[in-house]
Amino acid sequence: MVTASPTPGTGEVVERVVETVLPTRHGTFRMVGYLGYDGTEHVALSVGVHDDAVPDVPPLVRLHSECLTGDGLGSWRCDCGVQLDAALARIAGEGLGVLVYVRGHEGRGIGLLEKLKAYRLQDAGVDTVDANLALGHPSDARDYGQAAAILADLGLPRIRLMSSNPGKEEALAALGIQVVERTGMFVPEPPDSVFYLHTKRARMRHDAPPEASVWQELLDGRVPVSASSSEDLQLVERYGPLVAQPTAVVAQMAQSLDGFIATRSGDGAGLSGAADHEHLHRLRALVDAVVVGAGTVVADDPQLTVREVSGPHPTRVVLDPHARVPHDATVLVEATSPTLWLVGPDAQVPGVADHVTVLRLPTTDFAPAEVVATLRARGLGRVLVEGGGRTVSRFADAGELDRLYVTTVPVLLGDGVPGLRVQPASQIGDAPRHPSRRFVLGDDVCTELVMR
Ligand SMILES: Nc1nc2c(ncn2[C@@H]2O[C@H](COP(=O)(O)OP(=O)(O)OP(=O)(O)O)[C@@H](O)[C@H]2O)c(=O)[nH]1
Ligand SMILES: [Zn+2]
Repeated sequence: MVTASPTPGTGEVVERVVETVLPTRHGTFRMVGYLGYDGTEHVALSVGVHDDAVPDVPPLVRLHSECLTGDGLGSWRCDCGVQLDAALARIAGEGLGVLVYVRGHEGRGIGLLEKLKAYRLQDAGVDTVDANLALGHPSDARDYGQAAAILADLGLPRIRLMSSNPGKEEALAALGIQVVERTGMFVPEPPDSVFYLHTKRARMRHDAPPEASVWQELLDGRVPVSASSSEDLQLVERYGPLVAQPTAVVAQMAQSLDGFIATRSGDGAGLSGAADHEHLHRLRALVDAVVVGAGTVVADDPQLTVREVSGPHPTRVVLDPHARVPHDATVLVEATSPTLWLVGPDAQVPGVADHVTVLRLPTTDFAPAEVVATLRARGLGRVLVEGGGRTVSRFADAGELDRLYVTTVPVLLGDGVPGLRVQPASQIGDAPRHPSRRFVLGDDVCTELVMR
């Protein structure tokens, strides 16, 4: 049970002494200085917290325990400094919150020099809990009374706490502060802190970071070294090679067994099945830009966003030498993600929405290499060419594709909008044989060709 003793004679646990502002690299904070009944000095850095108004939503709060070595000296024995930075950045980003820098908490309340003695024991292999105990201290000697009194003084009886330590939440609740939500403070772990963080989780009830899902790791640009389920293994095998290529041009086409992407009337919706759809959305999520020809926008009015899986939307790129896509096309009016509208030198372009950038190319050829170079110059390294048949075929013929995924759907259309139509080979032996793999996607089969 945490207790707080009031200042003799005043009944106050802390006294508000001074108020100023603190400009930082994260933004400018209101800074209030407090004096505890025992002479301890604290500061509260806040954004969006005013004496005369109670915030509508409980603010983000970080009670940051003083750590000279981590916060001030850049120590890698603990994650305090990284957490301090992350908390200030998050508060500034939300525009509503407080970081109480709690003095007197150094070394989990045992003081700086005692913490250094604990470090010395840890150098010899003792863990952080046993080191405290060996020195005659509790594993955690912190008192939250003054921190709770500061929150009460700021008019914040209900808060969202940023902490991985359930003990902090319990201590605040016992002091009358209602924690409506607690979110772990997960930051990149400094290399020398691994054993310390492991001990906090194993022996001090600290939350462990959520295990990154295999898909999230791929989205973050890492190829997981292991996978625990067959679904995860499939994701690693399917998309790992692409993730390992930060600059790559890939294309995806779904076509009937006889090579069409739509019927004569242009009906192509629902050709391939749900698994192929999911595969397409995974590719979109993994690339920086998705490229389509103007014909595809005219025929299908696609959104080109990621909806079937989690992941960021790519930049949408429309190749439109004569600016013929309708001005109310989804990619031009819906600001879900940026759109690059590539047009020729003489194309008439109307005024566009903020999310649309018009890029004028010097000729109407739109050579694939020129398109790729234009995107690279804008930092769009991984590119998916998604349609239609002519656009994908031009990229293939130009030798600009690193990977080509062709999903064949077990249906015969007889005639219609052609899918892939590359330059003809006169002899079988002249047709390049690229390394290939196959994935079964429900009733459909996707063949991946490694083109270069
Ligand atoms: N006694 C002791 N204190 C330590 C050690 N390493 C860090 N500290 C102190 O621990 C305090 C921070 O506590 P942590 O356990 O890292 O985290 P927490 O504040 O409980 O939890 P979070 O809110 O998630 O950060 C700081 O005051 C540090 O000085 C150590 O090995 N021994
Ligand atoms: Zn620390």
